[in-house]
Amino acid sequence: MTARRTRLIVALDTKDTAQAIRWRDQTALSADAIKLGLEFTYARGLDAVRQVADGGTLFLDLKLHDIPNTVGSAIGSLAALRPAMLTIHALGGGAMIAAARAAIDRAFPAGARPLLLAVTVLTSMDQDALHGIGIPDDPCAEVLRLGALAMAAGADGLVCSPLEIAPIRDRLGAAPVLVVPGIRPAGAASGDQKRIMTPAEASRAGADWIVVGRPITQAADPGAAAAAVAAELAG
Ligand SMILES: O=c1ccn([C@@H]2O[C@H](COP(=O)(O)O)[C@@H](O)[C@H]2O)c(=O)[nH]1
Repeated sequence: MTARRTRLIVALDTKDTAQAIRWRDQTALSADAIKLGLEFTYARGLDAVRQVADGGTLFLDLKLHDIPNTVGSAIGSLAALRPAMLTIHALGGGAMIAAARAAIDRAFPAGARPLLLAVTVLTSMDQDALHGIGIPDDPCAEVLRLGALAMAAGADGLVCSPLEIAPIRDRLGAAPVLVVPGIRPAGAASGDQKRIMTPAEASRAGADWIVVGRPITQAADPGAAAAAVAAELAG
């Protein structure tokens, strides 16, 4: 059996195209992919996303969540960017996820289809936050419930916190591609993230990809910070 290698996605969360390109270049030797999300895309638009991605591996994290027809049509509008991964919210439900699956299969050529990733429970949410929106389960139970629903509706993988990796593998096996934010190297500030682990812990737990933003981009030397995370994953 070949060991799974955990790969690093660097989240380029900024409104500034030049800054995003600088971080992309500073971390290029260590990162396997870049992530562009709501902050950058709303500020700069899809042409700038294409410019920053520059043909590299792009995780386009727009977390689509709307009625099935709208989500399917929106995915069609993203096809020209050729992302490697796209996100939707699992809370949109089975019909929305199935519409996203169908749109990917329709709008992207075979061999160039992005992974459809369902965001389960945001890594910034703890049990109190879930209770606050009327969900009685603890985060892990809710991730498992939404994860099973999303995979049954056609998702390729899940976005979850590192704490849920092992329970997902137990329940859903090796098939879901697990993309894992909520990563904090030892000593790094957690900020708004609630369900966290270090890169090495997430890798040992079985993450396929980890997503790291501020611990790299806000470091004095983003290139060195990315190299340190990559070294943890390799070690
Ligand atoms: O549940 C989720 C889903 C997505 N994210 C995104 O990952 C990065 C994490 O950035 P840090 O600076 O390392 O906290 C960010 O772009 C989020 O939008 C997430 O954190 N949790």
